[in-house]
Amino acid sequence: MTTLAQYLKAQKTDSAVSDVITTVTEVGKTISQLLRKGALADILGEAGNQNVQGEEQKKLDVLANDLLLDALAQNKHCAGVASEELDDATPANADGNLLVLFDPLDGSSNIDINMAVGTIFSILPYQRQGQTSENSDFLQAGNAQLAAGYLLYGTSTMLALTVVDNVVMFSLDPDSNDYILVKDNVQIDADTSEYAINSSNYRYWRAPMQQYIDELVAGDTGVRGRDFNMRWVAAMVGDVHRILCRGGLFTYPFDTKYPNKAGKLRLMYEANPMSLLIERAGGSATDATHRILDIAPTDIHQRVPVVLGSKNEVDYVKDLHLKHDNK
Ligand SMILES: O=P(O)(O)OC[C@H]1O[C@](O)(COP(=O)(O)O)[C@@H](O)[C@@H]1O
Ligand SMILES: [Mg+2]
Ligand SMILES: [Mg+2]
Repeated sequence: MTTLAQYLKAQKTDSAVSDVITTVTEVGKTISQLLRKGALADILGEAGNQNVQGEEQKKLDVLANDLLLDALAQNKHCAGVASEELDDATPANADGNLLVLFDPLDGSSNIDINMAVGTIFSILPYQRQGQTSENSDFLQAGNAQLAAGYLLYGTSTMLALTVVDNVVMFSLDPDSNDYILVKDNVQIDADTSEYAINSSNYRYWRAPMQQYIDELVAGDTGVRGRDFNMRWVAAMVGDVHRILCRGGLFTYPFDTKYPNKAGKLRLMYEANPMSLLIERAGGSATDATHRILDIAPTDIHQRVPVVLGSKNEVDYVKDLHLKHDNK
């Protein structure tokens, strides 16, 4: 049996990175306990305010954000945090050498119905040690991430993590309250027959995405010559977890539903950490045509279309888009 602490030590993980991962995952234990209490704790329902992106905040969005913020502010290695729920990045300890980014509660619409939610995090290097961190310090491409992961609060609480070059999974043992390694070297098959998309947005998608989904729905009567299955957790963390477990394709594509948003998901808090996990597990992650980890961010709250998962399927979507765009 290997605990998270033993794993990080055995991997010779940089001590600062290891310390920050420990802080985030300890907060994850608290969030997990609150979720287990559910309606018996005062965590359900609306917080009564909106975040910087104009989204209604749930009580648990705010609570999870504050727990992470408070814990990381006390971590000497953390020079600053950026969160989906904060207008601007918050400076922490100027002498720290790491920046931490997170989606404190992913899948907010699942909170009140007792369905899976999660916490997604990303760790970047901090280049200006000794000075107060600012938003611009966080504007680094995803390929600069030193570590990334998520906590999935499902029927059990799990942690997926990448610190070196592979992806590992831990299960939170309710008896010992330790994260125990349950899957080493997670790998995603290149081919899949399962996809995840919110089809209610069909009319807002670009033509190549509509064509792609039409082909999957046609199944063995269409050009793909085989049937596909569809799943949608409504929490990216749940859909990505399924893909790490059994392959698949997940997309929240570009749509014109809200013309000022290029898709729904956030590059820094959702797309980048998930893309690092997916790539390190042998999958691919694109915005339909370009690798997500190569995108140079211009805004900490930037949104990006996401197509990720089994490599051959992600490439298939990319080809459809390139063919359409080069017509
Ligand atoms: O409600 P929709 O349109 O199906 O969107 C679901 C998607 O939105 C998200 O919930 C966005 O994340 P937040 O809950 O952190 O805002 C994703 O996790 C999920 O994939
Ligand atoms: Mg989210
Ligand atoms: Mg969120």
